[in-house]
Amino acid sequence: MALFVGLTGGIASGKSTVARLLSARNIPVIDTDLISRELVEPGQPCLNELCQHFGPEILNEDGHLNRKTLREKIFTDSSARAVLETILHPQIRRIAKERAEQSATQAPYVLVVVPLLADPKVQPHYQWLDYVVGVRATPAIQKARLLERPGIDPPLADQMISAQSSDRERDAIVNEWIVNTGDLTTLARQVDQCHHKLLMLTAERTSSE
Ligand SMILES: CC(C)(COP(=O)(O)OP(=O)(O)OC[C@H]1O[C@@H](n2cnc3c(N)ncnc32)[C@H](O)[C@@H]1O)[C@@H](O)C(=O)NCCC(=O)NCCS
Ligand SMILES: Nc1ncnc2c1ncn2[C@@H]1O[C@H](COP(=O)(O)OP(=O)(O)OP(=O)(O)O)[C@@H](O)[C@H]1O
Repeated sequence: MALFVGLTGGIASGKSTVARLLSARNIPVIDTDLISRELVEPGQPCLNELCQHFGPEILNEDGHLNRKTLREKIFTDSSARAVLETILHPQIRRIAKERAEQSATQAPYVLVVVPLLADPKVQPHYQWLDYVVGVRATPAIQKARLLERPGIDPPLADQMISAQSSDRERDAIVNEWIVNTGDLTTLARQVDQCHHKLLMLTAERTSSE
């Protein structure tokens, strides 16, 4: 049986980059942020529910979610964030588990990207993960990366970083850290080391079964 490996870390720490590097090594990647995007496609029940709570101003004229408008609402108001999470998170975790189980027959391990895993409301739902890898940068690097994205100014970037758990809080659930404060070559080297360790853990698990 494949291992289920969680990948977590702060906003713009480098989770998607790590996931891409592992995907290139044929590791199946289930990304809860991508699932959340599927759930808010036009016509999806979650998008209707979000509209009922936040009003039609969260939609563009073509009926797609206006991510910038919703982003500003949820990162400046923790009660709005709680409403969003109540609507999306049960569906996200159901689909993530289903897809992880489907992929488990085809690979030594399955990577499940869960940005908010260290949140005490989120963690209990992911007890099925066998191992957790964290990616971390520094808040200054995260902020610089966020400011490169359209529609994010310095106060919003600070609010996005502080809306999440800190790396100190993540320490309690992370088995192994990837420190993404260098260049992409340094990151790729660490990801390779981590990949080999995960292959060894899978082999140990298989031989004890
Ligand atoms: C509010 C939304 C529409 C803003 O869209 P945007 O394009 O700016 O963000 P994107 O989806 O690319 O997410 C980027 C990052 O934001 C952070 N983030 C997302 N949701 C949250 C949240 N509820 N609380 C804190 N941080 C969050 C995560 O670090 C995530 O990796 C979007 O973030 C969203 O749908 N969030 C809810 C889904 C969610 O909770 N994802 C995390 C699953 S563990
Ligand atoms: N070591 C690095 N050197 C230079 N740029 C990097 C490095 N790591 C990541 N980046 C860049 O920083 C940005 C954020 O990285 P990435 O999208 O992987 O983070 P993330 O944690 O998935 O973000 P989010 O929380 O928003 O989903 C991207 O533009 C990525 O190309």
